[in-house]
Amino acid sequence: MREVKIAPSILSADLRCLAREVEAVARAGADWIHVDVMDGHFVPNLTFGMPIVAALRRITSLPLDVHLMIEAPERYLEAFARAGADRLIVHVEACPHLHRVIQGIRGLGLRAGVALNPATPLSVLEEILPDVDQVLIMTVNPGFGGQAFIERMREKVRRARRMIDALDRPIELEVDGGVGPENASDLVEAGATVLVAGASIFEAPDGAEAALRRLRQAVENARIPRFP
Ligand SMILES: O=C(CO)[C@H](O)[C@H](O)COP(=O)(O)O
Ligand SMILES: [Fe+2]
Repeated sequence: MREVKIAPSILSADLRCLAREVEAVARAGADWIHVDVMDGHFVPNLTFGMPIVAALRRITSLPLDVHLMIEAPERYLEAFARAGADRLIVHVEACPHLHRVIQGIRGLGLRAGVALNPATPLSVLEEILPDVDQVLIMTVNPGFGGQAFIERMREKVRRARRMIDALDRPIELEVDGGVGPENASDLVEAGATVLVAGASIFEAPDGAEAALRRLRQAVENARIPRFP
């Protein structure tokens, strides 16, 4: 049975009390913390950098899943590693020398992931899949939290799962954008092993802990094929 991880995205957390927000989701059973780094070039928004990753590192022992929505990410790999990132995800659209970047991340001792925008075909994975630890399928256009899930991405996740299963090594399949209790079971059944959720957790009217437990329940309700 595949193990499914829930990764709350701090993009939607109340930054006035980030430590408390992270503690709440950790208490409710979060597996990873997802950090959205945006540069105002690759995506039309600016968010966090290394200092926030370093601060998170001091307040949690959960793995930090750092999603780099930046141009030329190779400039910052070492700095994010030093700040305490565990997993670094780069966009294929931002990396003409993707293999070199992935090798760079793994050379730093971190897990390396590749992210694909909704309009980027899965065929770009063909030559890089054997070298990555993680594939992130964007299920909204990157740049902002709280957007609506693009329904067609469910089928893309299913196809990505088939590509991964054809290889002989464990690769996480992460979905990011518009994920909540209403679509989590379907996504897990389609083959996702990591669910990123920002607004559905941190903006839930009954609080982040209750929201995370709802999401976990939805994951548990999924009918995951036993093999593989
Ligand atoms: O990468 C992202 C946006 O580019 C975020 O991780 C994603 O949007 C999560 O937020 P939400 O669950 O609110 O959609
Ligand atoms: Fe993200």
